[in-house]
Amino acid sequence: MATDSWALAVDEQEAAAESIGTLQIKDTPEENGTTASIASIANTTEESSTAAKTEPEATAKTKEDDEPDDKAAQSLLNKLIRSNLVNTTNQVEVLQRDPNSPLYSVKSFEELRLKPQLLQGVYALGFNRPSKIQETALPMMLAEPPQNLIAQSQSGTGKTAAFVLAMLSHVDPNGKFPQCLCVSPTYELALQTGKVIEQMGKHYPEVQLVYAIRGNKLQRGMKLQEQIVIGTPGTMLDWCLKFKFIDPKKIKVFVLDEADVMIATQGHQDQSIRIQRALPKNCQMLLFSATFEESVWNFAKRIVPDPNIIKLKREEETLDTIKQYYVQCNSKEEKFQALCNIYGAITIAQAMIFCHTRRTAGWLAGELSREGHQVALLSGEMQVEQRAAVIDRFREGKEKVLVTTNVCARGIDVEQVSVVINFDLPVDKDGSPDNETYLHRIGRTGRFGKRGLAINMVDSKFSMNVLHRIQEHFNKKIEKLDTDDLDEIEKISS
Ligand SMILES: Nc1ncnc2c1ncn2[C@@H]1O[C@H](COP(=O)(O)OP(=O)(O)OP(=O)(O)O)[C@@H](O)[C@H]1O
Repeated sequence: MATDSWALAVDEQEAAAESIGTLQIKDTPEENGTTASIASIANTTEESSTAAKTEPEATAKTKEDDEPDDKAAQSLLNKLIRSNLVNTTNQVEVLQRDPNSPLYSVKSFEELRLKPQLLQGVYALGFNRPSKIQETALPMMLAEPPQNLIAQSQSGTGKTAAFVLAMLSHVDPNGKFPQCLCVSPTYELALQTGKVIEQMGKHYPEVQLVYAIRGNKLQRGMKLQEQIVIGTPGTMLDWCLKFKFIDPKKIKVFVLDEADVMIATQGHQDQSIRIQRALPKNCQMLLFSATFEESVWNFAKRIVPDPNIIKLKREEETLDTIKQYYVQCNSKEEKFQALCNIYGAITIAQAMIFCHTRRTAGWLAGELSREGHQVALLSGEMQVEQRAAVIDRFREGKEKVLVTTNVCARGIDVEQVSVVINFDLPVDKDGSPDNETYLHRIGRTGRFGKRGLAINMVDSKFSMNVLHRIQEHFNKKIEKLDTDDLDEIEKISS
């Protein structure tokens, strides 16, 4: 299967998934086959496997970093490994379409006057109170007349749960036709969101859900009876305009999820805009994104007329509580030896080790396990579900060392890790220091401001230069560590 085009890969997967029929809200969502479907198609989210082999290590990022599928795979991985809300103490920023209308925010789900079946669904999911973004977004989304919304906050802050609740609230259960459309960038992400709809709507069986994904073939001429349709833009567009399974003029709520991932995929942007144009003027338009760069913003403005805008800043990471060291070596073998010396001198509960290429990561993981370490390896060859399983095991402490490339680990927070080792320093495509990745690898947010230890391995003039520039950028001294001196190593752990 082609891995260089996410769009092509999705088309192929969707075509292959003939077995998925109309999925409906059930009491036991696990039994409807969605999980199996995800597992069987996950290997298309891989990084390019050839790039890493040909480029010199620690000079430039490999092509795999730029693959458009990376964002979709990362997003799916985040969803698979997340069991909790990401809490943040930052305030939400709100820009209202009508600044004179009062701004409501709620501190409890009861205040929203949800249908009892939905409140039951919310509590069954274990939600006690709205998350930060939900406090402001939910009253806006549930207001009458409906208000349009563009919302941005990092992954895991409760966006999906918010729009799912809004869709379920706006549905008229007696109307047996599609009333809400939700567009997701990929097949797998659509299935994940579908699961949340199924769970939250568990006590509301009159409302039904159908997946607009290519493997789900419907008979020509049929009209859908399900009130909520979730799917990828291509199939959704066909179902609306080509096959007319859906009458777009009857849609009350249109949700565009993961806009930043969406625009990274060729064709999705245009398809989404074409769906949006077929909807009635008074349809509520909701758009969500984890990031908000210029391109996302331009897209958002085309999809959502007269929007209210909610933004929640990411919790800032800092290096203030981190002790940073570097070790000077001449080769990767020497770096490995230095690592062994560190392990011999101090007790490291759990460590994450970052390598530049998956080849180095594989080699290092092998060497470390030969030394008797319990090592987990996160590698680009793995399916997304396998990666999620590796991270879960590491989080549970089943392995003590996680060796990974940056592509695999981007965006993943393992809070209990106190030692981070940059076996290779992070650099961007041009070989310049990647300060943002450095900060994200070793930094801590204020709330989890535990002390940490970062050890950087330097093996050439080039990497020494990268180290100096990182040091200058953060204006924080990175101390030299002599790994042949046991006493000195012991000191760093105190
Ligand atoms: N009010 C809440 N209380 C407790 N847990 C919640 C609440 N809202 C959502 N969650 C849980 O927090 C996790 C993240 O929520 P959700 O998936 O809605 O976030 P998100 O911002 O959409 O993330 P992503 O962009 O990755 O989809 C999920 O496990 C979800 O069940």
